Amino acid sequence: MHRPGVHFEILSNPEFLAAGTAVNDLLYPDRILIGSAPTPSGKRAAEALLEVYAAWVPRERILTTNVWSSELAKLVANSMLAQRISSINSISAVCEQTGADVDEVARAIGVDPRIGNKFLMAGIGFGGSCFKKDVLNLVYLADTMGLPEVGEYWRQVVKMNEYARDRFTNRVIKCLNNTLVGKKVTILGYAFKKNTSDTREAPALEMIKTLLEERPREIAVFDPCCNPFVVKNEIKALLGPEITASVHVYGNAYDACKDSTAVVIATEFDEFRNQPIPVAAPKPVDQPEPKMLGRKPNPKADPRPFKESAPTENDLLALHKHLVQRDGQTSEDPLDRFNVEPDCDESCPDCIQAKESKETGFATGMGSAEEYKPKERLDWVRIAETMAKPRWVFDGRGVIDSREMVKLGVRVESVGRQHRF
Ligand SMILES: NC(=O)c1ccc[n+]([C@@H]2O[C@H](COP(=O)([O-])OP(=O)(O)OC[C@H]3O[C@@H](n4cnc5c(N)ncnc54)[C@H](O)[C@@H]3O)[C@@H](O)[C@H]2O)c1
Ligand SMILES: O=c1ccn([C@@H]2O[C@H](COP(=O)(O)OP(=O)(O)O[C@H]3O[C@H](CO)[C@@H](O)[C@H](O)[C@H]3O)[C@@H](O)[C@H]2O)c(=O)[nH]1
Repeated sequence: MHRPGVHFEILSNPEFLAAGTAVNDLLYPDRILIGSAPTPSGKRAAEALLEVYAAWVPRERILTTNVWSSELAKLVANSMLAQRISSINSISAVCEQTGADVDEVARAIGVDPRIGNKFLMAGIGFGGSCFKKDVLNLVYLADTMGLPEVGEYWRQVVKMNEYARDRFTNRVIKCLNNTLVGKKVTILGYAFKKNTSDTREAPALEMIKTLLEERPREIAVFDPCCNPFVVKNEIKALLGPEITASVHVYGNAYDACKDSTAVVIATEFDEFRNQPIPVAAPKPVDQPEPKMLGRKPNPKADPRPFKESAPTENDLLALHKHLVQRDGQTSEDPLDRFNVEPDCDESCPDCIQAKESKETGFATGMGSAEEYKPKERLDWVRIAETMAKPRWVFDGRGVIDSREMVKLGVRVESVGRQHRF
């Protein structure tokens, strides 16, 4: 629409949600960032957007900055997180040479509050649609603004990420006597992180590509969240139909691992862990319920009594979060805001998969329409029994207790670790 003379402002309002926790991150953000021009009308525009967020976000969590600060903060937040992962992954290589254990190193440095303990899990590197893109965006900015040393510093974060993944893939090949000919190798986990079906920039794809160059009998893939049809089509589209003829995507882990010489864990799904599910410690009897921290609800705490005489929407959401943990409380929409989704058409891959799952009895977890529900852990005894000798598990995500696996006659290779637990 042409509206000559209408004044408008451009705001920057980057989103910090992560895949798999999007709704929670939206409802309870750590911060909201609004960048505007430093002019009176720019500030008025920022204030108008701030009012929208103030409906559910405490004001002290809404930061206003200039536009460049806001845009750059998004790139820097992702780049710093990615850099931590690359840093700990570089250290995992040193650990393997020296006999240090990367988890022990991470724990020891993470207790220093200046460093913190998050994003220090060593493995085959970060995937996802954001980290690589945003680091390279920062590199581009630095390079084009005449700051090549800055660009090179951040470029190294991406290089180290690729090194971590390729180093581990080459280890698989080396351990299998430098040849995969005639062997079946299973990839457990195809999504870029657990509890999502998002496969963008997932390290698994590049690993599969490298493994295929060694002409294995079969590459088997299983992911508890991804639809096998979608994964198969994606691999075919990205790597080409001929080279991927030996790739098979399964709807259950046991078929995927049967007759495999090597199982490679590429995503940190809890389902792949070989330790019992931790039992929650019983609540001490005479201790009061912990109070909520700010307005970010702690689902363990009952938010009642509410501060105001009438509960706010945030109070209701917090109460809902608390109550859904109990049996019989299954409402997904405590504020009655969601619209019913229209039915899918017949070609919907998730509906086809759901129908097949019912027929075969094998559920692969969620289709995109269903909320993710944690499932049982894999029965590694059953898997080990059906693997081909020598049985190998390559733990690219630090989810396996190698001591337990050795009892099953399985050799374990992990990233920078002696024993995981
Ligand atoms: N995925 C994340 O974790 C994440 C985190 C923070 C911010 N974001 C931002 O949120 C937005 C969505 O992220 P996503 O991961 O869902 O991306 P996505 O690529 O999965 O989805 C984007 C959707 O927008 C549609 N689209 C693109 N251009 C369009 C246009 N001109 N008109 C109408 N539709 C259009 C695409 O078809 C697609 O369905 C992006 O701007 C992204 O940068 C995503
Ligand atoms: O210690 C760790 C933590 C994560 N990862 C990997 O890092 C990747 C990214 O994980 P995560 O950051 O949880 O997922 P994203 O959904 O990509 O979220 C990031 O990217 C979003 C899009 O920009 C931002 O909004 C989020 O704040 C930011 O965390 C995944 O492959 C993880 O397996 C590790 O290898 N080690």
